[in-house]
Amino acid sequence: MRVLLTGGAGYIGAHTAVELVAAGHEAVIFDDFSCSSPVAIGRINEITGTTVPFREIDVTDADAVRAGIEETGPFDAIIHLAARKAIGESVSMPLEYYANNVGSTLVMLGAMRDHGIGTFLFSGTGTVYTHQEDLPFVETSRTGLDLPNPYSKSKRMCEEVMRDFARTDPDKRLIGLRYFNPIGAHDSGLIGEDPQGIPNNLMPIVARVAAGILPQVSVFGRDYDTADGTALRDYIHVVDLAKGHLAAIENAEPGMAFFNLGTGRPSSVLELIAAFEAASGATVPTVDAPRRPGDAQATYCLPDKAHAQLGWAAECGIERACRDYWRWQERNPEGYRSAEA
Ligand SMILES: NC(=O)c1ccc[n+]([C@@H]2O[C@H](COP(=O)([O-])OP(=O)(O)OC[C@H]3O[C@@H](n4cnc5c(N)ncnc54)[C@H](O)[C@@H]3O)[C@@H](O)[C@H]2O)c1
Ligand SMILES: O=c1ccn([C@@H]2O[C@H](COP(=O)(O)OP(=O)(O)O[C@H]3O[C@H](CO)[C@H](O)[C@H](O)[C@H]3O)[C@@H](O)[C@H]2O)c(=O)[nH]1
Repeated sequence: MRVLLTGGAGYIGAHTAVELVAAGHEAVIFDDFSCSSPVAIGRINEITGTTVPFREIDVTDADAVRAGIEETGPFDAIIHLAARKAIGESVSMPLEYYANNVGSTLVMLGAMRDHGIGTFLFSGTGTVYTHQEDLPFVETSRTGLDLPNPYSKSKRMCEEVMRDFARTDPDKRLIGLRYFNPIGAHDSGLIGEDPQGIPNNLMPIVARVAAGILPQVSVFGRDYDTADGTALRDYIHVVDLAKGHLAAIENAEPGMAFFNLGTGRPSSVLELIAAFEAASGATVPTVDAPRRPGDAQATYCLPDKAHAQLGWAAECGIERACRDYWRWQERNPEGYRSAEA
């Protein structure tokens, strides 16, 4: 398939580009590098041994997207990953988050319609599930807009837009993936997560503590109702996640469908830290801290629908993901900036 990949220079996008090419698909990347580095494109090419075409395009700009597709198309599928994803920032900049995340999705769905593209895949999040009693989350678990931040709400809104759009053309394939917590990196150590500014997510913080860049990990909440008192998440290797995108565009049926992409095996904050210590051989000091506002006690899914309908299942555990993340961290202590310098 010829695939238009927005946000292809980002963490999940770069791994998806590599897997697309490895599977014999053709990828073209549209990215404005607002949250990523052009170095990622060179690294994708180095891994794949090809030149993946890219255009520096803001995908909220419908005219630029149209011109880019006329130049690089036609396409069989759009994988729309471009978005801003910093939860804290979304609270202080809600208008920018809705404009970028919802606006870009409207533009890319319009491009799907106007250019006769048959398949559209959207990257959503497992944080759209609203009721802890529904754990493990399945695709029919309760969702809503009663979510603690504009980022998650923007993702939920896009799902509803897609649902309405799907009704206008039953032949089109619209796929909403709901990711759980991506970690890990490509085993080459060439591409990985490159947070802009100070990281907020657990994995990049743990890796920086292991590398001696940060002094300690604050464990947000030791009083949860879990075996060790810390919160549970479904950590999925980013390469498994990337492969889920391929399975989805290759196998989804016409119409609108949502799929959880997770492992179904939750790990606690302390378990993830212990796995990272084992993988890196480094000590990761921790300090107890209060619960982080808006955090759920547990978020994990049952990924059976993706297995049954897409033939996909996660293969890696957190041990492998920690090893791969550590390799990326060691080789790129300042992310892609290590190569830019
Ligand atoms: N990483 C996670 O924990 C996670 C979890 C669930 C969902 N997601 C979603 O997955 C997608 C990819 O996430 P990621 O972790 O790779 O993030 P990322 O920040 O590494 O990548 C996002 C990419 O999109 C690009 N981008 C943003 N706005 C753009 C615009 N208007 N035009 C063109 N390019 C633009 C950025 O430059 C960047 O390259 C996002 O939609 C994100 O919301 C991520
Ligand atoms: O310094 C830290 C950072 C995080 N945590 C804890 O580690 C767990 C994971 O936190 P992350 O910030 O890494 O991830 P979240 O589960 O909060 O959210 C992430 O995963 C979601 C998917 O389920 C969304 O996609 C969201 O965008 C993404 O940030 C949470 O219990 C959190 O409280 C700590 O204890 N200390």
